[in-house]
Amino acid sequence: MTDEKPADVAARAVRRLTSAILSARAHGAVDPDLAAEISELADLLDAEAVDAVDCISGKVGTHDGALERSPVSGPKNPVAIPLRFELDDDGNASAPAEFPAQYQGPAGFVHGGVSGLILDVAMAVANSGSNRPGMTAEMTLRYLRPVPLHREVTVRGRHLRADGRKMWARGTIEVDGEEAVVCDGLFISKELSL
Ligand SMILES: CCCCCCCCCCCC(=O)SCCNC(=O)CCNC(=O)[C@H](O)C(C)(C)COP(=O)(O)OP(=O)(O)OC[C@H]1O[C@@H](n2cnc3c(N)ncnc32)[C@H](O)[C@@H]1OP(=O)(O)O
Repeated sequence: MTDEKPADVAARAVRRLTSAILSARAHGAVDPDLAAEISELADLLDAEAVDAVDCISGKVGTHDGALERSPVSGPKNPVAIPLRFELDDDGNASAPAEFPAQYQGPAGFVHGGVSGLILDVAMAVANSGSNRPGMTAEMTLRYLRPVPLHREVTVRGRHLRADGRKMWARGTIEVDGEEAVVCDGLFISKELSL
């Protein structure tokens, strides 16, 4: 028996579906009956969905619930890998990551925008781990080498310093221990009302 929640199980299945639809063997060609079956399942779930605005405004669930729906680390979000960040004693965040086909940019490699998305969250997690949560104001990305799909890489986030409401952080994606993408971010602390 697993204690995995049904929504997490469903999200994981949708991730696999997405990857399978895009897989080289399928070449994008899906059996029409199967496609109809998948659409029917989507209709069924859609009929059960609560109002989308309530969902994102936090009326449904909690802030923790919002993290569970994160497009990077949310187990309930089929778009997420999902990454599981760990914090060390200094508040540095790290997570292993293996990107499947749906994150492809250049053939065989991760899309640069996806790397930016991942690093934004890695830095945000590190800022939060240092008790300095904030909103992203600016990000500068340097792409040093391509990040391969289907291979384990390491994502890191580090809070660097703070000055008043401003915080600086750095995020990296490492391939075989070498920096492939480096992101410098400026974050601004802000009270958010949902
Ligand atoms: C385990 C837990 C995990 C937790 C994990 C959580 C993960 C999810 C989080 C992911 C992160 C995101 O995606 S966040 C979403 C993406 N970001 C956003 O939507 C932000 C949208 N922008 C804004 O809301 C706003 O522009 C802010 C908050 C950035 C700043 O507006 P403000 O609050 O009015 O502040 P303002 O007075 O203008 O500026 C304050 C100071 O910052 C400076 N400043 C402001 N913006 C900039 C800028 N772009 N570049 C340089 N400097 C800037 C100003 O010059 C000023 O400096 P001085 O004059 O004082 O020197």
